[in-house]
Amino acid sequence: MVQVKICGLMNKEAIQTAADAGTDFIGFVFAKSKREVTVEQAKELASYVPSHVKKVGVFVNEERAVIEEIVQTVGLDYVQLHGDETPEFVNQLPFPVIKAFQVRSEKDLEQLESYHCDYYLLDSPAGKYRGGNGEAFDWNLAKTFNFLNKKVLLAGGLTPENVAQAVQEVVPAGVDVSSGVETDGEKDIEKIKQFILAAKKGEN
Ligand SMILES: O=C(O)c1ccccc1N[C@@H]1O[C@H](COP(=O)(O)O)[C@@H](O)[C@H]1O
Repeated sequence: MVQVKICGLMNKEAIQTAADAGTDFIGFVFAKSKREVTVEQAKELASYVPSHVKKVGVFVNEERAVIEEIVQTVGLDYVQLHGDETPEFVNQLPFPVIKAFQVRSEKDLEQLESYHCDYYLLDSPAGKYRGGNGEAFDWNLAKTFNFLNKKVLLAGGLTPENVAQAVQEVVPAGVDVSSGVETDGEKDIEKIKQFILAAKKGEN
């Protein structure tokens, strides 16, 4: 079954809703974003995450020492790197990694070969911030690329309405959402439930 990551969670209710609805990953953003949390906030939020749900920290071009400190302090299971991190940087990290790639053309997908990570996250090109902009990219690029044995997380502009189609067309290992489960800039409990249900069932 497709895995689901709900990103940019900032309160207990949204975390518990996502966990109860069956999310596999919960993301905390430690980068410039309207969803950015402090290490102290993330530490408290992490205490509401059940042990079977993986905690992911999202970073953009952060120093290794800072990432390591936050992984330890918050108890993160994965780091999601959403910036210009090089293969040399990523391949030497001592914990599970989700590397994000901005997809404009087939050429952008060729660089995946140089990275050794647990998940390869395909996202739309950056808008105001390096992620979480609610914009989709052309899924045909992901459909036609040969990912071999790579585990792909599809992201960018996913919503409760389009996630089932995305799962059917791209057949990713998982899907990741931030903006698409919000209303007026805040996480929406009903949208979180609908998104997880639609992704897991593969229908709207
Ligand atoms: O969610 C954020 O605010 C964020 C900020 C900086 C980098 C990544 C971020 N989130 C990731 O962005 C993509 C797409 O999000 P959206 O659904 O299109 O809003 C997703 O992988 C989030 O994990």
